[in-house]
Amino acid sequence: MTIIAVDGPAASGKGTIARALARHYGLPCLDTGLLYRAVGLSVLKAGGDPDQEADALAACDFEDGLLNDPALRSEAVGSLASRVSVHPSVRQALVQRQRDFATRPGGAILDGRDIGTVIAPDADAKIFVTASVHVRAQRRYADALEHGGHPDMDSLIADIQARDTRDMSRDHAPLRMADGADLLDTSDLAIDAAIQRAIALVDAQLEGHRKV
Ligand SMILES: Nc1ncnc2c1ncn2[C@@H]1O[C@H](COP(=O)(O)OP(=O)(O)OP(=O)(O)O)[C@@H](O)[C@H]1O
Ligand SMILES: Nc1ccn([C@@H]2O[C@H](COP(=O)(O)O)[C@@H](O)[C@H]2O)c(=O)n1
Repeated sequence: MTIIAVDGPAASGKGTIARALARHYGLPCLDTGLLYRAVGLSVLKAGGDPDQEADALAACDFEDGLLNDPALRSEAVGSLASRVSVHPSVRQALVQRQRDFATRPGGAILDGRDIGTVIAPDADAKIFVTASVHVRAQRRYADALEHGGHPDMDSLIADIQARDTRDMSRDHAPLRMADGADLLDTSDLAIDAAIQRAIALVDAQLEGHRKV
């Protein structure tokens, strides 16, 4: 069983890298941010307050079908996800589902904020993907344009900075590089180059594990 943990801030490219690693190693992949996004969107639909722990906890009981809702992908839902994810009971409610996925018999790849630190601290390989705030905002800008939106660069930068601050400063499972993780800064790397670098880092970590 091989578990690969991919963590990093918003729009760093961790999902792109996790999916590419999943194809390369033939493993299933879980985007754990979608779980928090589903909770955020459910609170909104129920007319609750994402900053109230009881409202957010009640929303953890969402229907699985919600995970396929394209509305989850918006920046607004990303911010809601970041707000509900500060509540310890919300994090606890989502832990088992992630650990069950991580410990599938054949192994798995998970991407998120706390995979290498909390969900799978004993993962066989850990990557922390990052990129500068400006580069990440440019990626969101390009995404929005491609989907017919009218993005504003200053708002995107402000949203990303607010999300980074909230994700890194919360008391429970804050975003940080896990012990044993390799840093992969994709600021100056095209997607293919970032993927090749990630594969090289994971191969080296898996090789190191085998020697132990
Ligand atoms: N190295 C790269 N160079 C250029 N664009 C990239 C790179 N990596 C990813 N992208 C693009 O940036 C956007 C965000 O990437 P991705 O969704 O993988 O990030 P993420 O960290 O998973 O985001 P989030 O978790 O906040 O949803 C996508 O449009 C993706 O194609
Ligand atoms: N393991 C995780 C994954 C996500 N979050 C929170 O959800 C927000 C949205 O995540 P995306 O990866 O889809 O951008 C994110 O900003 C985090 O607040 C988390 O706490 N733990």
